[in-house]
Amino acid sequence: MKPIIAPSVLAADFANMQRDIEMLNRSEADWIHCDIMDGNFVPNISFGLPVLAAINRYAQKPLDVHLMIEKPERYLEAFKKAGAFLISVHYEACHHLHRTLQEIKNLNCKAGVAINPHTNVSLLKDTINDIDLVCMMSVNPGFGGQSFIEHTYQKVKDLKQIISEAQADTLIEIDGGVNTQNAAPLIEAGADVLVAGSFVFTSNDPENTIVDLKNVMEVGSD
Ligand SMILES: O=C(CO)[C@H](O)[C@H](O)COP(=O)(O)O
Ligand SMILES: [Co+2]
Repeated sequence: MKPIIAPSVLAADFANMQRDIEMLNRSEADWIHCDIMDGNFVPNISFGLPVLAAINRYAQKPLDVHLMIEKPERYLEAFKKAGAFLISVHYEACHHLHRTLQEIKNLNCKAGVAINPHTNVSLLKDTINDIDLVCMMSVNPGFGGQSFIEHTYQKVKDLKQIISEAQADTLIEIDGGVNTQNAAPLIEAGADVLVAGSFVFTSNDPENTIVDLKNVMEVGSD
């Protein structure tokens, strides 16, 4: 499988969201990563359902929705209705993760589990066959533009081992501080999907930066 790039609109210009989504439609982006923050699970508030629905009106690519909210099970159906193709809930925010994953799948969405940097991948062993994607945080969630945590490489390798031992087809997504320096080694370590927010949107030519990222990701997958 070719590696997937999912630019995060957290770093887009919220006053020009239509323009930025149309740029992503033209670009080589595969998915559009949407960061939902509730000011409770994480110390920041981003945007919620009406904004996601507005993004969905223009987006021609699947919406990869990363819920950084407490008790995400309350809003799964609403996020599906607003356009989510994949919903990731945080391991740390779910009391009944297995049930929540089934609820996401029953909505015909792909089911993702996001894990904070402090969460050991071994905790996913008992649910790995029910998880379509693990969103591995390579920064502490809540803000864009932070530095990549180097320990992530080892976590990717450990998770890859768990996935292959379980003969699961779970994808590994890396979220936070991704750039053209770490993209190839992340793919080499076993990542399938890379999220990139500020690296794309603060560059002079975001569309071309997505091409640059895709090129180095393909080198990593050789
Ligand atoms: O989930 C997130 C933050 O909690 C974002 O997806 C992530 O930080 C991407 O932004 P950047 O590439 O700027 O680090
Ligand atoms: Co995210």
